[in-house]
Amino acid sequence: MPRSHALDRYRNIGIMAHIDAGKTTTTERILFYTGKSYRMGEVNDGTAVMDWMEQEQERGITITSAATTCFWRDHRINIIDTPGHVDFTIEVERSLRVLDGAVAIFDAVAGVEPQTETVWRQADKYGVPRMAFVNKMDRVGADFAGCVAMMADRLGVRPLVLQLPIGAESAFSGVVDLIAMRALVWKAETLGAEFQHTDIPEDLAAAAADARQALLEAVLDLDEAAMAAYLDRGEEPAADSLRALIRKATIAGTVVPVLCGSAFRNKGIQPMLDAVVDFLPAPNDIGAVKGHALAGDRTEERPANDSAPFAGLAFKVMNDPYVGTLTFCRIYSGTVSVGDSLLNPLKGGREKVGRMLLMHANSREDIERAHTGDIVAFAGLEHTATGDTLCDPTRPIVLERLDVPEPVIEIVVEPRTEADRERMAAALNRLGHEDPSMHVSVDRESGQTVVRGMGELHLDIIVDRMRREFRVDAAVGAPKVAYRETVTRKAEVDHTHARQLGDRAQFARVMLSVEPLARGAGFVFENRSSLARDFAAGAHKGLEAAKESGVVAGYPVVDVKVTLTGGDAHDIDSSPLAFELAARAAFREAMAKAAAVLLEPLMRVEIITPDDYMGDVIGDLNGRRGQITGMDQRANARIVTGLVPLAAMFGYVNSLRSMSQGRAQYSMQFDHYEPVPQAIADGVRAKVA
Ligand SMILES: Nc1nc2c(ncn2[C@@H]2O[C@H](COP(=O)(O)OP(=O)(O)OP(=O)(O)O)[C@@H](O)[C@H]2O)c(=O)[nH]1
Repeated sequence: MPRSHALDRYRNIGIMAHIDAGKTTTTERILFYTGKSYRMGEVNDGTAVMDWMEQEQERGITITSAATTCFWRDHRINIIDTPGHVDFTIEVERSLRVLDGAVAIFDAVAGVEPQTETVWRQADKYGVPRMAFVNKMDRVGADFAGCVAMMADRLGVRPLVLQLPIGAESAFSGVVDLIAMRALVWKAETLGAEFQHTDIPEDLAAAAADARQALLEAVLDLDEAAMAAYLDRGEEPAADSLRALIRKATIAGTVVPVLCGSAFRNKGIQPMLDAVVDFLPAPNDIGAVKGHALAGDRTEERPANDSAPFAGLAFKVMNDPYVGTLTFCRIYSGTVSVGDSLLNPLKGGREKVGRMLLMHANSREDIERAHTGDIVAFAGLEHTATGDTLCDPTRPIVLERLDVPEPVIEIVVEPRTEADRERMAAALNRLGHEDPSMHVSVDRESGQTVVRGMGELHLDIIVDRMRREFRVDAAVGAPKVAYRETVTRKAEVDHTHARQLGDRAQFARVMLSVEPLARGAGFVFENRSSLARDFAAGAHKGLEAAKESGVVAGYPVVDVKVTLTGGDAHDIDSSPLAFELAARAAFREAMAKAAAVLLEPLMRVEIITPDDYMGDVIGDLNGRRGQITGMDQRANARIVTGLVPLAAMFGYVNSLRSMSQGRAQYSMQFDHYEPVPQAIADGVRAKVA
């Protein structure tokens, strides 16, 4: 089966936006105008077709990225939905990892909002070329020019204004296209309403001429030959050449084309799709994908073409009620057919491609073969988790993995019945496969299941899905800070476990040392003893269990190296179990000797406040053990940035609201773990005890 479109006619794009800027509505409209969505879904009545999961529809926020294929001007556009809420960093990261370009949606009234900046910085990290769509031009207070100025100011980008709005607020009726110098006016607001090309309205003629001039200057600035032709002969580049120049600069990341419209009123979507085709990159514009060989640190590359060995990245695993496990994969090189066997190099296993699906917004199509640039869903893969590479078994490559953020908040979940307990274990196992930023552990002492995640909303969604999709009835505790424990100095212990159990004796002696490692190093074990292999393995098992709950307040132990330095065994009374028990006890003893401390997550907080409340905001942050790291002025607002312990940030949204009469806003992201001051640590310990 040949490919339907040449690779340069592919666009793999994401739509990114601050919550409520209109991402879902815009995506819906795109799917309608590209002809794949037969019935228009409205976010407001909860029938949006991109929102697959019930609770997404209820909350009206898009949580999971879904990849959808549609067609425009004989191009194949794959849309990877990208959530805008910081609690779903991992979702944003995994989308950014596999898309080639993005449309950023802004609310014309709110402009650049804090989370837009966060997502913008993440996109910078992945070098994703972007264009902007200033949405909600029909709203009272819509301010296109203000929004463009904010983009330059806050995001530090060079916005390239390609359209001017015609009319504002309820009179918004269309746009002036500054490349073709004509107007596009929508005669109706109904769905599917067509636009007409008209002359530029007289009252906009002067503004359009100025904006066109600014556009020309900005673009010509980027190309010497075109600039020379313009200066020497007064030749303005033809529309097509202008588009080609803009495309080059957009892909290079030097400019961000800006368009406007109102998704809700069905205005501006078709030209935006044109811009996706005209300005955002095709997979072959991005170049070869990089990875490394399975052994050693040799780098490997795969060019973006069908004849290269197959390489793809699984960027989302989800459970579908009809098809079972669906693994979304971006194909970077080569082709894959049903019946092929792929290698998951890190897991070491083979995966058989039994069924391959192409996802449209509300239908799926079984396909036999997929090509470079495609985004497909494999059905029924067994071992592959989010972030894994799949490749040609004869040409292994490991593509760069996603950054998985640290979970900083936790809840205890208690199943109500034995049957719930079983369902819950299955549910958490499956959800864990889908979402690498969720962690589950069982507290050894209390036997309680603890779920850790990125934020309150993240945990809410997990619990919600557990209840709905897996029918688990469970009591859920209040969210708490996910503390950690570590040691502050080296310590050595020599511990003997000797016990009489009935007529059997147990004996094991272990000698071990613990020492601190750098922040983020995790837990490292080394065996330097000459103990028999299964005894050392028993000790290792004991340590792995013991590290799950430290001696300060029972939190997981991190950034510690444990070395098994020696030990003793009896011919008859020793067993792996005896060594397991001995190592557990030895570890606890060593932790205490090594001056164990509690670590807490510090959050990077950014507050945008009118001048008047600046003093209160700073005073309040100080009261929350916050450390101010920066103060800035943007337009007429003040920006305060700081590091604040998560423990002091519960309920902040309400305090900030009352402090600023609802006018200040904030965003917050995990930064790093740091030791808790003694007095606070005593409080945490007292609560746990
Ligand atoms: N007036 C107006 N409202 C809009 C427009 N586009 C979207 N909305 C409304 O804004 C709200 C948020 O829109 P969504 O499309 O859900 O926004 P989103 O960015 O997908 O939001 P999340 O999924 O929560 O991240 C809804 O009530 C929409 O009806 C627009 O162009 N004009």
